[in-house]
Amino acid sequence: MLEADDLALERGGRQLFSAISLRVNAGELVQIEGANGAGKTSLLRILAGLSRYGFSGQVRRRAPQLFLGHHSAVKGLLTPRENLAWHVSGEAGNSGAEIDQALAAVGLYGYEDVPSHTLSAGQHRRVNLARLYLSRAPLWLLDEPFTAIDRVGVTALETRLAEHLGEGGAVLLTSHQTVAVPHPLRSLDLATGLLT
Ligand SMILES: Nc1ncnc2c1ncn2[C@@H]1O[C@H](COP(=O)(O)OP(=O)(O)OP(=O)(O)O)[C@@H](O)[C@H]1O
Repeated sequence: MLEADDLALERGGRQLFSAISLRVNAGELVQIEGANGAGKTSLLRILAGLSRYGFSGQVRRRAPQLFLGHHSAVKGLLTPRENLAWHVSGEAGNSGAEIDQALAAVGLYGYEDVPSHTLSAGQHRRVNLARLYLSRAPLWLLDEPFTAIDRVGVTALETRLAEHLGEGGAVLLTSHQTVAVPHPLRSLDLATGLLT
């Protein structure tokens, strides 16, 4: 679903990474690993097509994608329901009932109509994660999806990832934590470029 060859990125006079090549196939999860500042977010944005300059190498995406950034794209003045309606209007076009089901799936039942700025950090993140229950894109690129999520939420997210992989989807994510899914899982070490 996604192929990248010989990617390299220099920022502020520093070589963040080089010689990064990878393939992500249907049913596979690839975790990008590296220290703080190693360039994981930068790489994910390049793979998503969100950074067009300043890097070398080639990226080919062969399927529609969903990109969820580390910095939440949830508007504080809008409610969770309104935020999701806005996001899906340009993508899957889900119904109001589907949006409410997605919010319930991430534990936000009862919070559908409050201004999002009144939510906790973890609840704020969950509004974003609700998009994983609405998107029809086969290729998911997720930047630190577990950040600020409690243990029950982590398990629910792993279950959702497993469902997606079981349906033939693919996931590429950055995370500092071990991800538990019963599917092929590979790690890309940014420091060495090794995919294991
Ligand atoms: N727009 C930018 N201009 C200049 N430097 C940048 C820019 N974006 C990122 N950087 C720098 O690139 C480096 C890598 O950042 P990046 O966010 O990709 O790292 P990361 O591996 O995701 O880190 P973390 O684990 O802390 O989230 C950092 O040193 C950062 O300051």
